[in-house]
Amino acid sequence: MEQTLQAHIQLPADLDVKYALLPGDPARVERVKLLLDDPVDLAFNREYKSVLGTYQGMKVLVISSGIGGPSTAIAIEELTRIGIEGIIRIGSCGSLHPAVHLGDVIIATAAVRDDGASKAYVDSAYPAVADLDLLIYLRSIAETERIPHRLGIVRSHDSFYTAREEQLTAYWSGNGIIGSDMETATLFVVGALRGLKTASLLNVVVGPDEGMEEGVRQFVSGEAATKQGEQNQIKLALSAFHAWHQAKGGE
Ligand SMILES: O=P(O)(O)O[C@H]1O[C@H](CO)[C@@H](O)[C@H]1O
Ligand SMILES: O=c1cc[nH]c(=O)[nH]1
Repeated sequence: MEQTLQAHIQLPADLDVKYALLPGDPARVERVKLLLDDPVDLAFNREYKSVLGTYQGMKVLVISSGIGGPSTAIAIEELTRIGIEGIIRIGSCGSLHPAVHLGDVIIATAAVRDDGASKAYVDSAYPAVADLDLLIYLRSIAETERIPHRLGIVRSHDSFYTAREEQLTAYWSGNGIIGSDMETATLFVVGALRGLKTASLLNVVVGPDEGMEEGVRQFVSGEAATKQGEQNQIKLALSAFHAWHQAKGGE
């Protein structure tokens, strides 16, 4: 009998895969693909491009979320329905901290919920936090592999071009927030509500004293430090999933 596909991600429920990497950009899926064994293209519907492969014998799915909370929440819901148990976002972000530089990987411990999607699910008093087991694996691997990184709280936002962006960045930076992206808060909240383990690794593509627009433009054109940061975040995410997989006895 033909398998019913999830409405948006267009994937069936019999892939038998538990771990998903979630970049925002569909183009990043292609770059993850180069690091996997036996990659197979699955689907590309709207912003959701997916590839299935293996990493050190462990099956892993890569699927893009598109930009922002709503499309991310849809991806999380449909991934849960096909049996995914852990999601690590491999995103890009801006630095809000003077010592967090281009190409550093932020390991988000929690996120300020300035997104709209997570509020559609649950009261804002509910925290947006990463899974502790994944955080422990990620920190240990980043240290061992000497990947430039920093753990801390990020802010997820819904706007990019309002007149208040600089003011908002200064406010949150002044309150100890180290980076900003657009999906981490949604991932942490919706993932927790659905019983998933989630983490978010953010490659810094906008430096602490740089404008958002210019940083993102440089990243897209292949700036060297941010290219390396992307490789680092992908390898870190794959290694953390592998460590978790091994801890479960390879099941
Ligand atoms: O590079 P990705 O993963 O899309 O992440 C960041 O880039 C986009 C904005 O340029 C937003 O999605 C933001 O969170
Ligand atoms: O502040 C920033 C910079 C890059 N990307 C984002 O989503 N936010």
